[in-house]
Amino acid sequence: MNDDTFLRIAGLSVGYGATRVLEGLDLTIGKGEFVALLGASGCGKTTLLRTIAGFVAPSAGVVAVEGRDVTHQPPDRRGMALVFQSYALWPHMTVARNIGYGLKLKGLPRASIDRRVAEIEALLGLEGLGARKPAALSGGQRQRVALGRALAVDPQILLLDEPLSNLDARIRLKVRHEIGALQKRLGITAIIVTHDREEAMAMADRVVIMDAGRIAQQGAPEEVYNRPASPFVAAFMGAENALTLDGLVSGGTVHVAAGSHNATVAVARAGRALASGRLEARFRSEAAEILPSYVIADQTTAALELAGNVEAASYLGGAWRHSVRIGNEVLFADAPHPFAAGATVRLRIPADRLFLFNLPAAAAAPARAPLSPPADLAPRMAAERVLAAS
Ligand SMILES: Nc1ncnc2c1ncn2[C@@H]1O[C@H](COP(=O)(O)OP(=O)(O)OP(=O)(O)O)[C@@H](O)[C@H]1O
Repeated sequence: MNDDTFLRIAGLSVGYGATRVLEGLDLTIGKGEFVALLGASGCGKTTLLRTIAGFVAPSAGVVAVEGRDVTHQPPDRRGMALVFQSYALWPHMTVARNIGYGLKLKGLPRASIDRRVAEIEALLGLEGLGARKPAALSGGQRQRVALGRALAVDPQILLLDEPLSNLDARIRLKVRHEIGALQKRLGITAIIVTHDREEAMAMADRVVIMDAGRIAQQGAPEEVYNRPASPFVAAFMGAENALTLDGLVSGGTVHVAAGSHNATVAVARAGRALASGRLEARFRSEAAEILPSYVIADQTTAALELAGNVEAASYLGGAWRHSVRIGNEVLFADAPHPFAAGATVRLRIPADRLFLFNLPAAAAAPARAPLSPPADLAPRMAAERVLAAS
């Protein structure tokens, strides 16, 4: 355990009956850190949060807070508070009684509860609403009451399970900034579960991307966004366009070979573990530029160029998104002006905005004529193929 570990999850395995959801998961969280668990529906993020909170018992592994093993402690002994997606407010209780509910359970005297409730109402901008019932509040206000009830008990760790998903888009943006600011102001350790990548990146110090019960990658928002470690993470972080290319790795450069629809280009390897052979290239729609086929592009920056035809365009607000057929693939690219359906175009993707990955061995079997590398690189490439296959 390193020194600044506050919450430690080690070797955590959780299942429901025969369904295995988490298998040997490890995660450490520092004091005051805000971590987002991000992943597609069913990947196990709620299960992880509920196991941390003590509502689900793991079949193996440890949950520890400040070195104290809480794995077998009931939820109310863990120093944590959970805010539910549904808010789970008591409909028959006023705002003030909802906020003070956890304190009452703890047996605090009435005067202390009233004082704390008033503090929380002021903290969350709920002054004047204490006598109302939840039904007489807006969605955003209800969400703040749920947050207030969690914070009232002064938890060491705040757990948030999709707390914004019942709010409409405009309120959602406002409340997510409020929660982010509040978390920083209070310095509380927090974990939020979300399937919304923008929400995760806007709120959290660290994003933990989950895939089928495993951690696919974790890091600062700009790290997982700009340096995805796998095709899955790249796609999840918005690089939905994928195509297969042949590449020759030479030192710090990946030489992408010319194909039936693309010209050759040199891409910086940028520390990625890549071997020569078939590559999956991924990029975001907004990374691509669309050029009419007759325009000569500025060649001062390296870019992958793909020849194709526009299939359709739709306005997203700010940009037009085009579907462009490149051979058998349809890729998406944005432009400030629409291109007509059928237009012959080139997509230009700057080399530094391409994410390259080696294809798994089975998928990497040559489907078309292999590359003809420069003579001096051929022996190295052959050696790498042997290594990759062994
Ligand atoms: N009580 C339960 N009994 C049986 N299976 C469950 C139970 N709760 C969750 N699961 C299953 O466990 C897996 C993980 O569910 P979990 O709710 O943790 O995923 P999630 O990533 O939070 O998904 P979502 O974003 O849809 O809430 C899913 O396949 C789900 O069907």
